[in-house]
Amino acid sequence: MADVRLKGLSKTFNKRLAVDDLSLDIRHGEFFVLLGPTGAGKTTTLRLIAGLERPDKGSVSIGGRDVTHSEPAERDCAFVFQQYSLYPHLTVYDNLAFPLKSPLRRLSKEDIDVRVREVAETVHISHKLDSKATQLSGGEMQRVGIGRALVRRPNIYLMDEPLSSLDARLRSDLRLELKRIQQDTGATLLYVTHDQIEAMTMASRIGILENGRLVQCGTPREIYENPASVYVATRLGTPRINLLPAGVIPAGSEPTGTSVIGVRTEHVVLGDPSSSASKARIGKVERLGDQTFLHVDVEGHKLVLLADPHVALEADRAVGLSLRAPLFFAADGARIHAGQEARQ
Ligand SMILES: Nc1ncnc2c1ncn2[C@@H]1O[C@H](COP(=O)(O)OP(=O)(O)OP(=O)(O)O)[C@@H](O)[C@H]1O
Repeated sequence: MADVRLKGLSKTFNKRLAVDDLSLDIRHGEFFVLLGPTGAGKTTTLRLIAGLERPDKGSVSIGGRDVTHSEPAERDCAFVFQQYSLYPHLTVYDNLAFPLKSPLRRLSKEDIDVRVREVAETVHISHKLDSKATQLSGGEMQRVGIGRALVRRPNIYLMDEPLSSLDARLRSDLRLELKRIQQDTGATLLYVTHDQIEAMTMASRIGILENGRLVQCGTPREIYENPASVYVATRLGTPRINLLPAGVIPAGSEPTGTSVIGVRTEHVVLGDPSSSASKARIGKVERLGDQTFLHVDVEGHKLVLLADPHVALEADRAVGLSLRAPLFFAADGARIHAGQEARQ
């Protein structure tokens, strides 16, 4: 396993910067998630690391070796794609064994057998080793796809939204499995997604991409609690952070230059209308089964908050609303910390 170092990496397609001066260190044994919306440059970053694209500027090092101009095979990265790319006519066993059969590897049949069975165990597919790939469910196919990457023990695993084509239940099962596999094997893993739950649940660290630029890097908790901008704050959290113009609800000591206040559920205290900072009205109570969203109208603005499903809240009720340590942002979207002023 190896660490990965990207320095000033840029890539342009048709005069559009897909990756813009990206520098990043991924540590040995880390589960690093690149999170960003569609077109942010996630796949291009992975392809630059794998050697499937050449950068216009910058460098890529893997395990301390500059591989910017090396061929993909010399970089020894295993790629797992969104769509499982199995050989349909082969059995699960042969699909797993395939990457080990290269003459360059010079592995004996016995060694291959041990390795295939070990990996099959890791991805919980041992019971299907003799089935043809076409006889598997989507989740099983993706597990074989992941197994096929694991079997090689490469320098680094690159995963491009490998769970996005699966249904919700399978996605959540495989999220846990991937995290377990990564922890058990100590693999260095770079995973790209636009799914904040995948990022929050699996990442050791998250990097947030905006138009090809890496705008913040940190643990899931750091990114959630301490976003550097409105853009980053809106990437994580369900329901999404509420953004209110400054002054709508008294927020205590607003730093000079505050233009927008970011309000998540944990920043709100609902109480008696007479003893709260603002008067509000409950709009819709949206029950989603495992979560209840509370829509609250305050001074002509709507907030969506997470509610305790056990508390009886009915629509159209008047409530009081106060803020507790919300997030402050300047007009350009940059975060302003309490006690600090906006950059001019
Ligand atoms: N081969 C290419 N030729 C031209 N433009 C490309 C090519 N590959 C990517 N792009 C452009 O580069 C930008 C970044 O694309 P990229 O696929 O890296 O984004 P992404 O974050 O992975 O998005 P998604 O989540 O939709 O896969 C986009 O504007 C895309 O259209």
